[in-house]
Amino acid sequence: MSDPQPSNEEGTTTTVITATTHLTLPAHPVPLTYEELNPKSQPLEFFGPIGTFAISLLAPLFTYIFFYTCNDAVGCTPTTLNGWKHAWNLVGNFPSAAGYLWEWKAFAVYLGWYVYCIVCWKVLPGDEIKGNLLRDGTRKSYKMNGLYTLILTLGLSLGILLNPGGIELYTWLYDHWVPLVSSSLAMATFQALWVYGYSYYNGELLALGGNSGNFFYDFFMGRPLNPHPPFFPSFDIKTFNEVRPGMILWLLLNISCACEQYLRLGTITDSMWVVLIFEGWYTVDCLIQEHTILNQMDITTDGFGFMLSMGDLTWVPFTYGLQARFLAFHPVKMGPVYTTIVVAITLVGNYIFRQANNEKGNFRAGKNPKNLEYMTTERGTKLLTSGWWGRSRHPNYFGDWLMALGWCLPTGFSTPLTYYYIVYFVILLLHRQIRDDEACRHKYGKDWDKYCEKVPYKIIPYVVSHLQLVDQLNED
Ligand SMILES: NC(=O)C1=CN([C@@H]2O[C@H](COP(=O)(O)OP(=O)(O)OC[C@H]3O[C@@H](n4cnc5c(N)ncnc54)[C@H](OP(=O)(O)O)[C@@H]3O)[C@@H](O)[C@H]2O)C=CC1
Ligand SMILES: CC(C)=CCC[C@@H](C)[C@H]1CC=C2C3=C(CC[C@@]21C)[C@@]1(C)CC[C@H](O)C(C)(C)[C@@H]1CC3
Repeated sequence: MSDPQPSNEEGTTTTVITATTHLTLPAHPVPLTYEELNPKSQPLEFFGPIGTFAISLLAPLFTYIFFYTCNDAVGCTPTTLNGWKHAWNLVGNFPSAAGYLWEWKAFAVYLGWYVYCIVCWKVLPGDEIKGNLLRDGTRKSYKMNGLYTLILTLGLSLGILLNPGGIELYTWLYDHWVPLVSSSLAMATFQALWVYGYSYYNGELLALGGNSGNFFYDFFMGRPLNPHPPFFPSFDIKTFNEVRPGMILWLLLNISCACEQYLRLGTITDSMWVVLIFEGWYTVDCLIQEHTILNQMDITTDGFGFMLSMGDLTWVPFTYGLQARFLAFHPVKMGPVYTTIVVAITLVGNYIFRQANNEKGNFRAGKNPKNLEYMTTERGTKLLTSGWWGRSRHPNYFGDWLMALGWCLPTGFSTPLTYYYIVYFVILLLHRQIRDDEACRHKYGKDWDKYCEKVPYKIIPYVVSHLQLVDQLNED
């Protein structure tokens, strides 16, 4: 088969690009009332209000637990009772500013960082990209200049590091870990509360899954779909948070941890290099591909609430940074053989992740350079059935899992805590796969079942999932 997807709509200026259309509007749209456009939803995801309330408390709590049970004052002993007792004693009495629960200076620095990211968004050049067609028939426009923000930030960082005393200065982030966590959490909570409250007043489009009327549920899932600050409709809080202040901060925190290790050891270990380079590359890659987030469920479907504000601003930088922080005070020398194995796993993961995402990205942008096979659905959209998307229904998740493993392995085997990331990530993507499958079944109806028959493997190519086995046994 050839003839790929119809190409994207041309924009009105040379730099305007349009993301994939996910919604077909009727030829003669009937004006809908606000209530019809924003129907009430059932609070069913994440075990409803109780589940979302529990995650809202537990996720921030775990961010603190990861620090207090794993730091240079106690070691990394979350598996022993003594480790927990020691950790508990340190809450509020930590010997250095790294463990202070709150510090106004850290809050000011965090606020400065957030404002810096906004200024970069405003002043740096970037393509204007049209987002997907929304339920109300409009499209939002997004300025894509996250990569320039990253380049500028890394340039400034290099300037600091090359100056005398620069390395010591850069460890300020490592030395103020917990107050920075608290500051990001304050920002995330403020944003989630504010957008929730504001969505009742400004008549904006709501997320179909975040309008249940239950405060805890809607606060977590996100009531507004595309919130923006008053008077600044072009500043989309959700896409801005998704890849900038949190993702870039994660890379800066990793650099800070490497500086700390260098000051302690006089060198940077192979394990730290591997973590720094591969996790850093994930951020760079994500910002190179920034426009692709416009087609992801977080942007197209999910509202902006505590899940995303906390996930983007707190969870991503401070828990994804655990491996590098651990290596700063607990250096691991991997040696050439182990390094080769870890690098190989990560590179294979990265290859699958990128190939899969490129194949779909190109296809959705109207290109099919590999001439991959596809099926046409009644809805008009086409689905790839060969290449990576013919091997499993989420090959990109499989690649991401391999990379996640490659990020944890450099921390050695002295503590299970640094492997939290792979455990969390397996759960996150399994759950995401279920949500996406449901959304696709809803979107494509019988065509999705046909696709599932052609491509029965959910994430890992050629590996039948446990659930599929149960289904088969039941059928037998
Ligand atoms: N590091 C982290 O914390 C996280 C990383 N990720 C990564 O982000 C990336 C994006 O993930 P995510 O947004 O969940 O989803 P995907 O990129 O997997 O996109 C899913 C969508 O792709 C389309 N699609 C599905 N099958 C096909 C097919 N055969 N051919 C063409 N299109 C198809 C469907 O949308 P449609 O048909 O409408 O286009 C579907 O809804 C992944 O690589 C993931 O690993 C995700 C979450 C967290
Ligand atoms: C514990 C808890 C409540 C977690 C909330 C989940 C969030 C951490 C994740 C939900 C979706 C995410 C995405 C990314 C980071 C994690 C969260 C926010 C992402 C920005 C990572 C980088 C990728 O390239 C991505 C842009 C595709 C991705 C988007 C989804």
